[in-house]
Amino acid sequence: MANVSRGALQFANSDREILKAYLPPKDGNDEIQRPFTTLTFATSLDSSLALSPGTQTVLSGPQSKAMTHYLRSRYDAILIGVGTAIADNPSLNCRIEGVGGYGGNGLEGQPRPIVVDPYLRWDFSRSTKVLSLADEGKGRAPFIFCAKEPQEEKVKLLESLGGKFVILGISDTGPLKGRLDWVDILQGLAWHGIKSVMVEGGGTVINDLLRPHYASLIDSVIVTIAPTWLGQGGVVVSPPRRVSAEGNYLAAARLKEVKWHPLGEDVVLCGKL
Ligand SMILES: NC(=O)C1=CN([C@@H]2O[C@H](COP(=O)(O)OP(=O)(O)OC[C@H]3O[C@@H](n4cnc5c(N)ncnc54)[C@H](O)[C@@H]3O)[C@@H](O)[C@H]2O)C=CC1
Ligand SMILES: Nc1nc(O)c(N)c(N[C@@H]2O[C@H](COP(=O)(O)O)[C@@H](O)[C@H]2O)n1
Repeated sequence: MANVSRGALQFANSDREILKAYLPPKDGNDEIQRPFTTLTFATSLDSSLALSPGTQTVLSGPQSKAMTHYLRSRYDAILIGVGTAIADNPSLNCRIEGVGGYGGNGLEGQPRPIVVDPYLRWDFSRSTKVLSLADEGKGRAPFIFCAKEPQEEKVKLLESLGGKFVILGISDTGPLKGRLDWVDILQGLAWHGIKSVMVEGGGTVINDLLRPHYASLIDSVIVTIAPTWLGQGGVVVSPPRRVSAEGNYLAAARLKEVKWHPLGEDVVLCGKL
């Protein structure tokens, strides 16, 4: 095939069409309180994201992987928890043919990686994948959302590549004790000019955001389901169930406006909360 950059992925126009209703508007409003937010991850038939918390597990086949990269080109930012940053050493860039670094101009189409790391557990260096890709002009350097003052040397490294630390207040009482509130995280993203964010994981982050308390923050959900059971002990997507006023158990969450779309051996499920 002519004019295709080495290693770049392709995602068919016909498959793009099915996702349209679940993606951020192309001409978003500048005056936003929070970004358009999509939860998107790959899961097994037993709702596992990975074989164990510290393990990266390939679930998506080639076509759904290309879909994830197409999604990455449609969002301003891609967010993960620090557990994923440590376990996966991910690239968090977009490798679709035609985006910046893969045949396109500058960094056009490359999302901003966001890592939620309140206590600065992620010990990154210039050779950490996401930073080295930023260095090579194949992705953006991350913004790290934290709750404590970072080391000067880490600030310098991150800022030299175009990234930054964003310090937010942490709750010291109530159900959010020791955690960052997602309302603050999303407002912080909007404040830093991010109008759309795709949240990839991991389990802790997705289970948190699927709680009814945060449903109004989520605009869409796009899940790749792979035809495999990972078995017990994995990182499972299973938010806490609800209890009615009468004390009966209720489903934690259910999608509406649902579409199922087969992609290779996987199926992609799109919906709204
Ligand atoms: N199949 C898939 O699509 C994906 C799979 N994964 C897998 O998930 C696993 C990692 O998942 P987890 O261990 O659950 O880690 P995680 O990536 O969800 O990160 C959890 C950590 O992030 C921080 N955090 C998240 N939300 C916070 C909040 N509101 N306030 C304060 N801190 C917060 C905390 O330090 C917490 O311990 C890895 O094995 C990875 O490979 C991750 C992303 C996508
Ligand atoms: N879509 C999807 N399918 C899988 O099978 C996965 N394991 C993941 N994981 C997520 O993608 C990140 C890795 O991205 P790079 O290829 O390194 O850019 C990983 O950290 C998870 O967030 N996703």
